[in-house]
Amino acid sequence: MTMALVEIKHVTKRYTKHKVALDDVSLTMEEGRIIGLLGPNGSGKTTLIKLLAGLLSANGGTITVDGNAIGVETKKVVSYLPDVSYINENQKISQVISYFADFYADFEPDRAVAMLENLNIDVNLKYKTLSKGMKEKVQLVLVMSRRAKLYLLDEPIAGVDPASRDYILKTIIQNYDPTATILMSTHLISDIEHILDDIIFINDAKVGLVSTVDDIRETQEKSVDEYFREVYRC
Ligand SMILES: Nc1ncnc2c1ncn2[C@@H]1O[C@H](COP(=O)(O)OP(=O)(O)OP(=O)(O)O)[C@@H](O)[C@H]1O
Repeated sequence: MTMALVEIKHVTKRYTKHKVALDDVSLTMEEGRIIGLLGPNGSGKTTLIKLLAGLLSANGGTITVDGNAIGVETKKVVSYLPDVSYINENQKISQVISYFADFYADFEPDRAVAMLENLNIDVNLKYKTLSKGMKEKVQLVLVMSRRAKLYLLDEPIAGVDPASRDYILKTIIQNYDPTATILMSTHLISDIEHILDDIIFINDAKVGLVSTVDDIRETQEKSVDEYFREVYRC
């Protein structure tokens, strides 16, 4: 039986008096799902991810991950890829790996090294000498090398060249624990939809649609990408 890993109930997030980024959002995410978080620019995707990562607090409502309110316990089981880099540029990749191993009890350095090898990235390179796309790959590998229950990936492959996107996604999927859940925000729906189980669509701070990818394909007789281009023009 699948279990709810994430429960979001009536969450509102305001940045200012007049700027509501999430408006009375309620969602449930189950274990073992790969979920696409879709929506136009400014709809609230990053805000939702940051609330789950514990970087922002909600103005109202409740969020639990694995039965705990967001805090120290949830941070132990959540692995977060932000939309901006946070890595010390002067370190070699191998040093960044050691840093992660010291910092996170659930980080598996061997898994990171194997994935990077698979992606033809030499761990002896200095991080600052990598191209933008290579840096994205390294960050994604690091985040996915934790044994987390929930992975939060904010635009994970936006800078990766189209030919490598599928390869990196497959590398990640093959290496992660299938009982964990991945929530990833993306505008690259057509590149990612084949690995997704579910989609959550946010529009103008509200949940517009929650569905399995199969349901969209069956009921609409279209790909998720075609459906969203048509209905929401994003
Ligand atoms: N620090 C902030 N202060 C004020 N408003 C903010 C702040 N961060 C985000 N917002 C606003 O909140 C809304 C939601 O932003 P958010 O970054 O969550 O959107 P998004 O769906 O991730 O967008 P994108 O697809 O462009 O990354 C936007 O209107 C944005 O301008």
